[in-house]
Amino acid sequence: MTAEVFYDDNADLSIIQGKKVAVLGYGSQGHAHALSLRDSGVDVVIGLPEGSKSREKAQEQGLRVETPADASAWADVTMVLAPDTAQRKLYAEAIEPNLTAGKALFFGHGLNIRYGFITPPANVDVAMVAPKGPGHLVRRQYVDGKGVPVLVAVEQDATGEAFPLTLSYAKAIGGLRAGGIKTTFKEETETDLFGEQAVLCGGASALVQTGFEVLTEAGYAPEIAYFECLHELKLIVDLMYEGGIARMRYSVSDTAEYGDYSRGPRVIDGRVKEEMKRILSEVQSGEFAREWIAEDDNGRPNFTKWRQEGAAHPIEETGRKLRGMMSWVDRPITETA
Ligand SMILES: NC(=O)C1=CN([C@@H]2O[C@H](COP(=O)(O)OP(=O)(O)OC[C@H]3O[C@@H](n4cnc5c(N)ncnc54)[C@H](OP(=O)(O)O)[C@@H]3O)[C@@H](O)[C@H]2O)C=CC1
Ligand SMILES: CC[C@](O)(C(C)=O)C(=O)O
Ligand SMILES: [Mg+2]
Ligand SMILES: [Mg+2]
Repeated sequence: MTAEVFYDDNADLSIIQGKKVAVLGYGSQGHAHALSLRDSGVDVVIGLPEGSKSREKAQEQGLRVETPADASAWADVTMVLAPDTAQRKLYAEAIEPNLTAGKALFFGHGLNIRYGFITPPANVDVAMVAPKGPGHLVRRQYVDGKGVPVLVAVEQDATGEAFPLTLSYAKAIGGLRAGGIKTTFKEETETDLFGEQAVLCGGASALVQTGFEVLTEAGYAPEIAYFECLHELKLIVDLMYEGGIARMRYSVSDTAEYGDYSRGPRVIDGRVKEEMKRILSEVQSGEFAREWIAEDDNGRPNFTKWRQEGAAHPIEETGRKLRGMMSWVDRPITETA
């Protein structure tokens, strides 16, 4: 089935400009949505718990900060951009008591709705604007006059106006400059979780680290292994981004292209595909979501251990040293793009 794609001309910015919007959370996505909404002429308030370390950042950037409950009580539209693991409690304590009929509850990712951790009342709109990119780049692209594509979905249309409102919000954060694809909470959640686990974050990190390990364990210089397996990957992916895999293959040597066809499928082989299918099944059944919420409820023991191990991988030290010599590479990820 062909996806329906919406661009700036298909959305009316004045709809969201006429609403009071609470953005709960001021991290990667929260700061990007809030600053771009504000720059698009929308009345925005940030909702953060007392003592949150994000409060100072939001205030420094000229935004009004309230508690999540006060921000939700004030708002017509509440966008939930707290961590997925915090949303269940945040909803029960601060949002639900203030979610009166006709208001709208927005999400940047569908996990809590898809797996039933949050069930809003029937008399409110429930919708999603989910950027297909990291929040810091969502803001950077908006500032640069570009945009990161978004997925837009309406789970519940109590007012009959939920979809135009969703498109209007998506336009205000720059998403419709690149395109907004209409989808469902189910499709966004399942494809997003699969993509980040198997390809974008999990698959890519494991591929890079393993390539680096194979070269350094064979005695090659870590600096060469870093350039070969990590730094140059961005340049290769840039070509795919601009013109597809065919454009990348046009630009690399015939030798590289022959190695690509003859060796690539030996690395990403049938076993890898079978494992990807198992990962997708765990996403679809809710097994992954239940495991992750339980890990968080339990104080994140595995997450913390794996984060420490990842940060201690030799590729990180090599990269830090080399990036220090490339002023244009280590562009800091800041809250102002
Ligand atoms: N990261 C990304 O680029 C993407 C994220 N998403 C989705 O966006 C949502 C937000 O993720 P992300 O931006 O990564 O989150 P981050 O971890 O970057 O930021 C979370 C923010 O929420 C605040 N926070 C923590 N607890 C609460 C609470 N109880 N009430 C209100 N605010 C709270 C944090 O404050 P403090 O400083 O105190 O910790 C921080 O400001 C998730 O649903 C995620 O799946 C979707 C697309 C991409
Ligand atoms: C790829 C990871 C992501 O899904 C994203 C930036 O789109 C996330 O959850 O952060
Ligand atoms: Mg994503
Ligand atoms: Mg995600």
